[in-house]
Amino acid sequence: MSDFTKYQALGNDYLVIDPLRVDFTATAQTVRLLCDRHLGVGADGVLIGPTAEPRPGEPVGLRIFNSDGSPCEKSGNGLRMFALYLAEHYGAGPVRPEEPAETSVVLRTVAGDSRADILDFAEGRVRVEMGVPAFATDAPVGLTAGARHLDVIGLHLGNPHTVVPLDEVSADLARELGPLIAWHPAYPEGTNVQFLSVLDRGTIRIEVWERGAGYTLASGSSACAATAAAHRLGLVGEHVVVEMAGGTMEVSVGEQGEITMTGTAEQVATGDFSPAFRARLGQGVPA
Ligand SMILES: N[C@@H](CCC[C@H](N)C(=O)O)C(=O)O
Repeated sequence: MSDFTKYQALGNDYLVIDPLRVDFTATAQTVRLLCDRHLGVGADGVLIGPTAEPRPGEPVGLRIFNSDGSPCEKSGNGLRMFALYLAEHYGAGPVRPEEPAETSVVLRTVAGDSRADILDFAEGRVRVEMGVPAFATDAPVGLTAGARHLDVIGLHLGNPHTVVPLDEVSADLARELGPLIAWHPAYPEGTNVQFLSVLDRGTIRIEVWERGAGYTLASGSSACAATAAAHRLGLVGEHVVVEMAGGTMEVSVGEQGEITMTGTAEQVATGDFSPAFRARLGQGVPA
């Protein structure tokens, strides 16, 4: 059994560490070192799970960390990756990779339960029910970031998001304004930030600045938050393709406002920590 398994979803990458199979204590320090792209393995975050032996029909727990070592409540891409991890490593327990069309599992994070269905195991295509967003206000509110006065929409989808609708968006803009908004005094717990441009009623483009991870090529919960905000503003219909720097994802808004996302994820690598790195992680070297 490897120490870690690395996944990516549209360029948003996470390491899965399985506490049932690997002795690893997650702290802000160990997660930061693991995610460091120069000193560690490198990732936007870490998924620690399953937190208990998976049992058929029961939710499977996981803990999620950002690359800066902070814990986070939810990650849309992370949930898709973790559903694949369970299918690949626990097979016929909670999920059944031999019957991909029927493979499903309920994933439990501190944000609650999310049902994940593996629609196509070979393609890594997974659908996740992300819940109903809670909007902070009915209409956009003004926010000053640097020299810019912006109208933003705040919402919670298990984790916090702030959507900034604009005519055009770019990675440079996200890198410039993202950190100012993510840690703006208006958001004491920080926020993930989506710069949103509506291309037509079925397509949006977003650039993402993640709380705890910075600029990322894609974010599942961000895609859902931006779609929910655009839908609330009446700018898009119920089914939306979300374009991000790392690729596209589909997001749907249900009759009660419930958000469902569908997208791909893939395993990139498995690996073992060297004894020296394990010692630097402070985890001790296995005998
Ligand atoms: N990449 C994620 C979002 C991860 C959580 C976020 N950085 C937070 O602190 O809430 C996704 O795919 O949703």
